[in-house]
Amino acid sequence: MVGASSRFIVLEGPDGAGKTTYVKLLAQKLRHAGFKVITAREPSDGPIGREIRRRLKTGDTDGIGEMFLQDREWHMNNVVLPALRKGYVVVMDRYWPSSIAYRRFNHTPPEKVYAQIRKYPEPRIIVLDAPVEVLLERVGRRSDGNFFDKREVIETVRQEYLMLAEKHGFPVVRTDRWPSEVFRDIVAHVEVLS
Ligand SMILES: Nc1ncnc2c1ncn2[C@@H]1O[C@H](COP(=O)(O)OP(=O)(O)O)[C@@H](O)[C@H]1O
Ligand SMILES: Cc1cn([C@H]2C[C@H](O)[C@@H](COP(=O)(O)OP(=O)(O)O)O2)c(=O)[nH]c1=O
Repeated sequence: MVGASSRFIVLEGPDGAGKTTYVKLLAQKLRHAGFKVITAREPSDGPIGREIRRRLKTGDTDGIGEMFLQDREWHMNNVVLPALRKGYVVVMDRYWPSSIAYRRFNHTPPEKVYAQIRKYPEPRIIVLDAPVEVLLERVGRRSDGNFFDKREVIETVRQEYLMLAEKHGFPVVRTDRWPSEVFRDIVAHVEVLS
């Protein structure tokens, strides 16, 4: 990797962990603190990311592993790196740990994932976590679920995230608590706010 960037912040975790919720709150807090901020997500809102989202809805996942990598390339070069260069803080929903945690289901070769991210700055990655029953209850409330929103996937992926956190030293924040407590703990891991 080309060095760490404290202005590049990633929230990770299984579906239903709270990434979307806390990406928004964190971006708000950073803006109030005077930073220029963009929020971003993977799969991205670019052409490949939109196609991935469409396929995740229909369950047509053949060849999707390569598409996650192509989308990451597009998104980093067209959205994330230009924003970091202009001095923005980037708060992102998912990054390479998603490729690894879901690898049994998305068919993305881990060696390709690691080879690709070496080119990019290393973000602050925070893993959000909750018990499987809580995650299932939360995704079950959604009308816009996807192909991976099922017990077998969520159980496996949650364990993968906990192993990744252990291996790489990512902080893990439990989200089956009051949102204000969860948010305080997330903020404590964001260097630019300390
Ligand atoms: N601390 C919390 N307590 C209770 N519900 C929460 C908490 N954090 C998030 N939620 C709820 O859980 C659901 C899933 O959160 P979301 O941010 O969409 O997760 P993700 O983006 O990780 O799939 C949402 O309905 C959200 O309002
Ligand atoms: C970024 C990425 C996501 N995924 C999976 C994880 C999620 O289940 C899915 C993306 O959907 P998700 O983040 O849940 O999007 P939304 O909340 O908008 O529905 O793609 C991978 O398998 N590999 C990856 O590299």
